[in-house]
Amino acid sequence: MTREEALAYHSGKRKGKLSVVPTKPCLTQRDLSMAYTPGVAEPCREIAKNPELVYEYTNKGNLVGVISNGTAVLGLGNIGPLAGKPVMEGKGVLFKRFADIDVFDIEVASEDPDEVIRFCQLIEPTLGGINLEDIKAPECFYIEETLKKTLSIPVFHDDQHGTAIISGAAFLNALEIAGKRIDEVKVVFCGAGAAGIACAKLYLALGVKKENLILVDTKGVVYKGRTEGMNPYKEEFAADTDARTLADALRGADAFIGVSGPNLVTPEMLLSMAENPIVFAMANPDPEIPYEVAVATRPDVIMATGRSDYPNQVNNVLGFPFIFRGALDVAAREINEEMKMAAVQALANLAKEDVPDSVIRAYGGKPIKFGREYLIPKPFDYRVLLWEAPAVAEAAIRTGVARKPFSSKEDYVRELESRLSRTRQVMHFVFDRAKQDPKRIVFAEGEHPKIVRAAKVLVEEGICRPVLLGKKENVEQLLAEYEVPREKVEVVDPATHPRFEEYVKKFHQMRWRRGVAEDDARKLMKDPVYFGNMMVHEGEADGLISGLTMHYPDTIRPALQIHHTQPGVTRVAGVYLLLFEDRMVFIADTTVNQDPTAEELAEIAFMAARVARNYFGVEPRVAMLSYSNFGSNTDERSLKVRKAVEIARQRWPELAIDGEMQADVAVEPQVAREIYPFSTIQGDANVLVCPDLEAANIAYKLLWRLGKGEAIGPILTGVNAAVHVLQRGVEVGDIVNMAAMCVLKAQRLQDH
Ligand SMILES: NC(=O)C1=CN([C@@H]2O[C@H](COP(=O)(O)OP(=O)(O)OC[C@H]3O[C@@H](n4cnc5c(N)ncnc54)[C@H](OP(=O)(O)O)[C@@H]3O)[C@@H](O)[C@H]2O)C=CC1
Ligand SMILES: CC(=O)C(=O)O
Ligand SMILES: [Mg+2]
Repeated sequence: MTREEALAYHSGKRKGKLSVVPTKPCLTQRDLSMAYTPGVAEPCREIAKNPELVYEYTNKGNLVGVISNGTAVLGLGNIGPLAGKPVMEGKGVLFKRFADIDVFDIEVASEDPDEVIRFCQLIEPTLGGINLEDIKAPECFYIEETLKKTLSIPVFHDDQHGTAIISGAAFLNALEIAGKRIDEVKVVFCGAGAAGIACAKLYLALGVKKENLILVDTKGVVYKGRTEGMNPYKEEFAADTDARTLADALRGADAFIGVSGPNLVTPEMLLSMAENPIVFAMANPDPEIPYEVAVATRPDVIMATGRSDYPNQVNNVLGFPFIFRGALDVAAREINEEMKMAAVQALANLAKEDVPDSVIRAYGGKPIKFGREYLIPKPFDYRVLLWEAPAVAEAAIRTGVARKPFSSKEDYVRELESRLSRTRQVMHFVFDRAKQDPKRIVFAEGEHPKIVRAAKVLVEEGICRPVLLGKKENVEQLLAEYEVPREKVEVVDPATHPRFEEYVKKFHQMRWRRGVAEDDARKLMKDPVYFGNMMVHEGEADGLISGLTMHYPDTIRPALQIHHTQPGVTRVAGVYLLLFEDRMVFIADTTVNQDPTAEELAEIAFMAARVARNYFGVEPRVAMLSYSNFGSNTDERSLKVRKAVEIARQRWPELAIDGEMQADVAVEPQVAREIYPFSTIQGDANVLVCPDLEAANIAYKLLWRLGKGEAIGPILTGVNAAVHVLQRGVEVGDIVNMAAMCVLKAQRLQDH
């Protein structure tokens, strides 16, 4: 990134990084009278009667003020409120991006702590919380302490506690990697300001001994008896030591915690530290020692910086969005020590969990595993929200500061998930039903790490009992590597399976009139997809998942040869579910039938409707799409679709279906109401059946990419067994989703 690029990023047509977006429609006269006068008077009257209702009728509960006077902006020093504004806007971006919290960045033109306090007190009605930012020490301590005492919304000085929490979590993990005990290590803090003092306090609470802790500032070591540049906050940590300089303090030290300024640690100082030295050089944007210099000087260093372009970004971005999310969601009156400690533990523990593919991809695709280069979760790891916010909220409830405690942590995590992804919200419906009666699902590609990682999630969630096909030693090795609970997974090697020959014979008998000799059958049965399908056929497993490393047709073919299609249908088809902010639609057939006949199209409509109802609990309303509306064209292609509607109505009279119709008539109520009032579908279609594969494929891809939808699928329907096919190369999460759907089908084959 160059200076020019950074400046261009902040400028552009729309200046800066934030904007205000209305959350209610304001298009019509009626909208206007609701958004503004006279309608707006109603919530005003309600809040006047009951102030708590401000959380119901305004955005207060999700609005944080990022407030700064610009006296300690990053490591740039006192550059003033105006120059600090890009940082405050940046914090707003992160609040929104990571935790869906809205922010007003508020820069205050005063260095007088009492004025800043008074200002915050006066704007309390606007805000759900206050994030103090980049206010220098020692004034920041007085400001925060006073506001905490006088306001009834959470107040949190990010540079103090955010930094302390994140570095505390990374410190616990670094000690584990260094093999050192917290009550024995010598820790040097460089910087005795907002971040330094707060880190020192938290490290003591974590178990560092006060006598093993030394603070250094611009005047050198903060020692007992020093008078120059002191304040009561530093005094508390004044050390009984002969060390006077940073170099003195670092000699033999186990850890360096830098929250001061650029380039203060020399290679010589680093060389004088104990073995496996922990170096958190967190000054921004330039650390106390450059990353490259540190790792070149000490190969055994356990190194972190505050920046995103090196391993181990120890930065308060991992804290403030999630801590406020948890605090706001339970309407916490404050953010107390227990809540901070809960955040430390959540982050430290999460770093030891398997990292999802989406996170690995966001960070360049290299494997990420707990160790020297991965002490702490990555900011783009969506799980940080799901771990940290609930931990904080739970601690708020436990300590009695939550005004709106949740009744179930599980439900709260779900609510958070739906903020992150509509797919997760929808899939929970599927997961819940799968868990009620988990089935044995065989995975043809059991030697693939993604399958093993999916198996881990599946057993931990109780969705199914995975049966992994593959060479025993290969699968066992992966199971051990990913720490999958071994007793909950079966491993089957087709080559040594006692029923292998029996399967060969049975398959031979199924296919001998299709030219399959016994030897051919034996060869095919060595293919785990054929073998897995036979296991399902023979009741040794309830369902099958395959396709991660194969072409789609190669995985469907064995399933059809062994299980055929379901009674009443002659085809299989693929259905995609597309999720938008306020709507979901199923599109078919996106994967199998190139140019279906009217009969086939009717079957596709029926099967897609069944997917909607039986997997996702959506009452299907089917639109049969074309480029004409109800006979406006009479060519072969329009007629085919119209005939399909007639067939479907005859065969499945209970199905809400109409057509042929154009896509806008299917999804836009106004068009249908005005021109086609007779139609069963009044712009409320949720199952869209396209006339052929080309149309379906183009439609779903355009909707997905341009409509900013999320996609689940393709969901295979029509096979007379619980068999589901993965798209090549999909992620662990997609495998888990498909396996859950497979369980549902195995539970009630006839319904899916
Ligand atoms: N990675 C992260 O998440 C975060 C990083 N930081 C970084 O920490 C640094 C300090 O921020 P903050 O605590 O808010 O600021 P403050 O102004 O409150 O404190 C700065 C401290 O650093 C000391 N200091 C400055 N220069 C030197 C030096 N050359 N040698 C020794 N000590 C020095 C100051 O000493 P004195 O007391 O003598 O003036 C003071 O104690 C910044 O670089 C900031 O970017 C801060 C928050 C989060
Ligand atoms: C990260 C941050 O808040 C700082 O450097 O000040
Ligand atoms: Mg800051």
